[in-house]
Amino acid sequence: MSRAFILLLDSFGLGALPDADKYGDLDANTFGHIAEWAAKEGKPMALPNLERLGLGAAGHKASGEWAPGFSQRDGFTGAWGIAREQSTGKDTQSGHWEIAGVPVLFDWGYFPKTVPSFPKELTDKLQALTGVPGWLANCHASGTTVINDFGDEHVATGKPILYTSADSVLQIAAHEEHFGLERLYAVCEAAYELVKPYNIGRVIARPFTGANGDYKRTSNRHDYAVPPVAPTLLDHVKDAGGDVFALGKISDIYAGQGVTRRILGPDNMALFDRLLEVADEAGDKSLTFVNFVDFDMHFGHRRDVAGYANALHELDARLPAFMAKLKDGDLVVLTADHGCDPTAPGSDHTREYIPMIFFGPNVAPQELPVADTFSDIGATLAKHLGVKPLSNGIAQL
Ligand SMILES: O=P(O)(O)O[C@H]1O[C@H](CO)[C@@H](O)[C@H]1O
Ligand SMILES: [Mn+2]
Ligand SMILES: [Mn+2]
Repeated sequence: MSRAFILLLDSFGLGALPDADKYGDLDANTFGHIAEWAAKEGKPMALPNLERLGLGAAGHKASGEWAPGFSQRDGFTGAWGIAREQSTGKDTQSGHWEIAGVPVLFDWGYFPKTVPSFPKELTDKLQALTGVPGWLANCHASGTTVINDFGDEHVATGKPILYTSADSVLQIAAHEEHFGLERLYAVCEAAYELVKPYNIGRVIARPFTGANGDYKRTSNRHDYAVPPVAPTLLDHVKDAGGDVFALGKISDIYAGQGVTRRILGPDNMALFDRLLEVADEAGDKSLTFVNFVDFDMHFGHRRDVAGYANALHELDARLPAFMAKLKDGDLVVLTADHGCDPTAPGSDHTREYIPMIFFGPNVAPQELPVADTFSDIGATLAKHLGVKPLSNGIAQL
């Protein structure tokens, strides 16, 4: 019996990649800077389970620095390493697809950092198709800020809030009750068709509630993503008859391609609960892929260092419960999809190394060579499961 698990901590980078200067991210180090901040606050990070697997050593390998609070230098229990991104972007889709064997070697389209950010032709067409009275914002923005800046005007006029970021995205925010959730989804579906010529990765519906300048996003976010451009690890597992359990955002990121079970949860800890359930249920040749999005969505983009540190502590504390459920023949990898250093300027992702830490009952502890592509992760799991090898990446174990 062989099973595979991917635990992906969304945005948990370990330090700037050699080409990070091209992205304005020369000094980025999500993990290291959080640990430095915690030490300065007088409450050093303690992630004993992740540290034992080799997290501190992987951070050192990526950045040349030992993160404060991480004193273990040997005797690690995981096969630990780091991986470089081959894709040209630093977005979620590129990171996830590359892990699964499909690096994004073409350039996504991006909307410029101007006001308006979106081409008039596009917004005019979308307005005509959907009948909305016009648009608000139409710029680069942080999603939690933009709904408070424009929420009152949106409620008064019925104009949706349109914004983007350094990622290849078009995001539409609208009030769940005043504008209507289904209506927002319909506008996003129309937008998804219209952005195709612009090579945009995702349209995201961002519903919110609240009143009088005080608005909060709801969990009814919905992503309309371009499907992977070639078969991924998920497809190979499904084609071989294995189950592919997609927890959290995973199904959306691969546009449902190769997924046999889509399991959602409102936050990291709820997703961890689901992971424990799936660990009991998953059978031979299965892939269980979970994306812990709070790191990115609630803390990285929001530049909330304390929140990020706390979320890491919460996850670390629950790892033993997951490890207790592992069986002979299980292979787990702990990884990320890009960085989002909460101490960096702005609110965007950062171009960083990702952790590539394998563990499981049969994994021999060792230091792995730096992977030239995130695809080494998927290639290792494909070999472990005995499914069709990926067209990119080499097996590290
Ligand atoms: O600021 P919010 O709306 O959270 O947006 C973030 O979430 C988007 C998709 O993950 C990213 O492109 C980034 O802009
Ligand atoms: Mn991400
Ligand atoms: Mn993000």
